[in-house]
Order: sequence, then structure tokens, then C-alpha cells
Amino acid sequence: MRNIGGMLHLVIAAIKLVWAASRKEFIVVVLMDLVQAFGIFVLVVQLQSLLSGLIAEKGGGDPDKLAFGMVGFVAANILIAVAEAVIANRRLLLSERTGLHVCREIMGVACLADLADFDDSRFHDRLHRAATSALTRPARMVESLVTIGQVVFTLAAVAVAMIFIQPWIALVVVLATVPVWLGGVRGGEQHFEFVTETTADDRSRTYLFDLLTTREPAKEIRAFNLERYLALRWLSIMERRLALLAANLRKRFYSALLASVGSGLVLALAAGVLIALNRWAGMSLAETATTAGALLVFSQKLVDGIGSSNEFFESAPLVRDLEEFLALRPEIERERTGDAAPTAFEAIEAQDVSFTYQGADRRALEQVSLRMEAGEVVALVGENGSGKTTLAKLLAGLYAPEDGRILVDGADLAGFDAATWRESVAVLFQDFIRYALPAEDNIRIGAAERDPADEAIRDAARAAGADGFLATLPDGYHTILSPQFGEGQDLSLGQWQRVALARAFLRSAPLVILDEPSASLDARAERALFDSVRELYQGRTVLLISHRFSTVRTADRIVVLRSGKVAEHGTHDELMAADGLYAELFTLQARGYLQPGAENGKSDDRTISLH
Ligand SMILES: Nc1ncnc2c1ncn2[C@@H]1O[C@H](COP(=O)(O)OP(=O)(O)OP(=O)(O)O)[C@@H](O)[C@H]1O
Repeated sequence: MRNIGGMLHLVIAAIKLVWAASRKEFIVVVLMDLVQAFGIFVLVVQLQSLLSGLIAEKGGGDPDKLAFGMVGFVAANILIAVAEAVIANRRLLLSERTGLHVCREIMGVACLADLADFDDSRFHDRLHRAATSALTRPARMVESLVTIGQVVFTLAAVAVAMIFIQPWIALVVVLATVPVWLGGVRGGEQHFEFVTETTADDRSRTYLFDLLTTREPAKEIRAFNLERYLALRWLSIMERRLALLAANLRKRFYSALLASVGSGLVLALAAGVLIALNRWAGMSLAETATTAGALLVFSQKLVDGIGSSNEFFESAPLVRDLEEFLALRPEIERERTGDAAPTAFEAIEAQDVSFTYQGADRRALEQVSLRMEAGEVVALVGENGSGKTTLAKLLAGLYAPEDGRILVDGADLAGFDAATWRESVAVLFQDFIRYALPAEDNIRIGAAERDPADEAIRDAARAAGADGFLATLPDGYHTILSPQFGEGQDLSLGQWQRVALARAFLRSAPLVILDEPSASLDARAERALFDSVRELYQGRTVLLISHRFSTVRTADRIVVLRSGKVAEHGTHDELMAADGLYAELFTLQARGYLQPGAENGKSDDRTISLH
């Protein structure tokens, strides 16, 4: 059994996991297992002494002794029943606690992970597997583990009782468990094979299922009539899975057969030994009857044991998935060192910064330098994919540069704990999250750690032009911004953008990064935003990314990126006078507004973003 060590490791790791999840429940269950086993031991011994008394003394024996034996017999039965009730009750709680513990561990590591970890397919695969296991497997694993514990203790009790009555039978009893263990281990290995073989398909099938059953994609899927197409893809994966499962179950059938037939044969052997002992070795009737009864209890428990060991080895991959995922923790934690970053600065500077995304074959940024003085408004422009958002993420401390440095008042950001630097940055991404939470919380989370007052939230909403429509929602600021929950209501994209702006505004961070903050704003709101950016973020340093050239011209400086490099920089007037890329893009866009027909840009393939 090549993997017997591995299986033993799984059992020990599973016990450690349950122990870590809830010591109290674990101890109660183990104690009750022991009580139950003790009860069974007493039962067998009492049965034997009762029968001996009854058979030896034909008149019924000493009534006191018999009565005492009966009381012991009934008391043992009650003890077993009470222990069983406690176990059934605690087992449920233990399962829930283990599930909670597993989810907490996974979340702990996932929350520690940096954005770069989420670009790492290895991290993503492990997270997905661990998270999927965490939802379904802890309960089954704990329940089967508890039953196995019960079975093991009971079998041990019967075996010990048998030693007193008939040691040979005790030996056979122990032997009968061997096929169960071997069959369970083999079945477990085969189940592992199945899980490994189907992991990739499982991820695809979950993804397709989510596409078909969640709200966000529902609109596009219906617009493109994709329901059937996607459902059929899902179905074909399911059918492949079922075919693999059927083949795997055929293999596992033989392992199950080994467990049940093997132990059945050993028990038949025990019965044979019993008859022989009774016939030829002078084993008393009382001993024979007691042993036969004990064997009956034993064989029933063995059947439970077979079922539970199959169940355990099927659900135990949870432990492996979890171990693999949690093993990433030291790697992640090592990166989390350094002093707290400054909460205010005179200047922030990217110095010859280069960056390549995980798995990408070319750099997203190549030796980019950019300096921002406190209080400045700097605009970042460039065509799609030129690296604007990437630079913003590096400045926000979400990624570390591959080469070069980000300096805060001359100190390298790499020396600080990145998480503390992020407290000094308010970022509004293009693809900001639309939280299905009350409107007020959608703004509050901009500064959740400060727990801002309602008035501060309203002020932020007013500043971002969101107060007008939020106040008129059915439940005002308490309205959940998603019809998926309660009396929730959705907003338009432009309204959402204003809510996200309010969130960034509330953060009161010295560095504000606005990535396409006006992409969905109407012309009036956009004008108002850019006219007021300086006033709105007075005293803060603002990095403004935009494709709308009319709106960046008021920035103190404009930096133009092309293919990950700084192509040019300066004020609007300087860049127009230089007649480079900026002037070209600006003119192209302005022409689209001024000359009917020019917006098609038919003769020019240097198209800019069509936000
Ligand atoms: N997570 C990622 N993994 C791999 N490559 C990425 C990732 N994000 C962006 N890229 C690549 O990095 C380059 C720069 O992307 P970035 O998002 O910084 O461009 P951008 O200038 O902000 O573009 P846009 O104007 O379209 O928003 C692009 O080639 C893009 O494909």
C-alpha cells in the first residue's frame, strides 16, 4: 500500500483540523465515544455473567446477584443511549465549527494576499479548490470521522471484553478490521484520482453555472441569446464528469467489495471458531451466547465503519486542498514587513519604474519616471494599453515595481508595509465595485476604519453630485443599491460613478488617483467634476487618468504614456506647442466634436478610446 502513509497523514491532519476548530466539542465527542465504548464493554461482560448465572444454577440462581446483573445491563444500555444522543447533538456543532474554521483560515490568507497573488494562476487554482472544498466537505468529513471514532472505540471495547471471555475470538475480531482499512485506503486513493482528474472541469462548470445564475451577466447573456449555448457547454462538462465518475465507481466497487467481503469472511471464520470451541473445547453455553451476541454488535459496527471510512476518504481531500493553500501563508507574510508608511508627503516620485505582469511576455511599464508635488493635479493620458492604470496601481502600492523605485519624500516605498501606504491613497478605478449594500455604506466603505458620521457621508455625496438622487431613493440613503436584496434599487452607471467618487472623496487621503472618473458622467456632470477637482481635493495630490482631453487640459502637468513609456510631458500649452502625440490625439478628438463626419476617423487608424 504505497499511499498508506499518506492516508494516515490525512487522518491525523483531519483530527488536528477538527481540534483546532473546536477543542471543547471535540473533547466532548471523544469522551462520549469512550463512555459508549465503556458501556458496550460492561454490556458484554454483564451479559456473560448474567447468562452464566442463569444457566449454571437451574433454579434461576441468586436473585440478588441476578438483579444486580440486570441493573448493570440496563444501566450500560442507558449509558450507551445517552452518549449516542450527546454525540449526535455535538457532531452537528462540530461540523459547523469546522466549516467556519476552514473558511476563516482561507479568508485569512486570501485577505493577506496582494493583488499580484491574484494574477498568479497557482494561487488562484489553490484558492478555488480550497474555497470549493470549504463549502461542502467539512460537515461530511467531521461526521464520518466521528463515526469512525465511535466504531474504533466500540470495536476496541468488544475486543477487550473478548480477551476476558475468549482471546482467540478477540484476535479474529481485530483481524476483521484489516480488510476494512485496506479497502477504505484503496477507495480513498481512487477517489483522489477522480478529484484530481476533474478539478479543471469543475472550475469551468462552476464558472458557467455562475454565468447562468447570477445577475451581472444575465443582461448580456439574454441580449445575445446565450442561455442555450452556455447551458449545453455546462451539460457536456457534466456528462463528461458523470462518465468519469461511473468509471471510477466501477473501480471503487472492488475496493468496497474487499472491505465488506473480507471482513465478512473473517467474521464467518470467527463464528466457525466459536462453534468449534463450543463443540470440542468445552466452551460454556453462556460464553458462546455472549460471544455470538458480541460478534453481532461487532459486525453491525463494522458495516458502519465501512460506510464512514469511504465517506471520510472521499471528503478528506479538503485537508489536502487546505494544506496546499495555507502553505502560501509564509510566502505572503514574508512580504508584509516594513515600517508604517508616511501619512503625508511633500513629493511622490516614480523613478525609472518598470513592471511586467505575471505570465506576460512584454513589459507594461518601461523605465517610467514621474514626480508629483503635494497639492498638484497631474493628468495621465495615452492610448488603450499604454500602462496608465498599471502606473496608478504601482503608485497605490498594489504592485511592487520590477525595476526602479517609488519614492515618498525620497524614501523607497518598498521599505514600508504596503498596506499602511494604501491607507494614504484613495483610488477610484475604472471598474470600481458596485456593492449590493445600502447607499450610505457604499460611500462609508471609503473610510470604513474611521466609521464616518452620517453627515460626513452626505457631505461626500453632495461634493460628488450624488446627494440629489440618493436622497430621493425609496428608503433614501438606506436603500440597498441592488434589486437582488429586499427593496433594493439599481442606479445608472453615471450615478454609480458619482457614488464611487463620493467614496474616494470621503477617504481624505493625501494621494487621490482617479482612473477615468468621468467615463459614465453626462457632459454637465463631467464639466462640473473637472471644474471642481481642484477645489474638491484641495491640498491633496491628484493623479487623473482620462481619455477626454478637454478635461485634462487644466491639470498642472500632463504625462503622456505610449507603450509603457513616457512619450512626453508638460502643460497643455507646452504639449500642444511641441506638436507630438498629445497634440495629435487632442486635435483628433477636438475635430470629432467640431466637424460633422470627422468622428468616424475613417482615414486615420490611430483611434483613441471610445469611452
Ligand atoms: N492583470 C494583468 N495581467 C496581465 N497583463 C495585464 C494585466 N492588466 C493589464 N495588463 C496589460 O498591461 C498593459 C497595460 O495595461 P493598463 O491597464 O495599464 O493600460 P491602460 O493604459 O490603463 O489602458 P486603458 O486606457 O485601456 O484603460 C496592457 O497591455 C494590458 O494588456
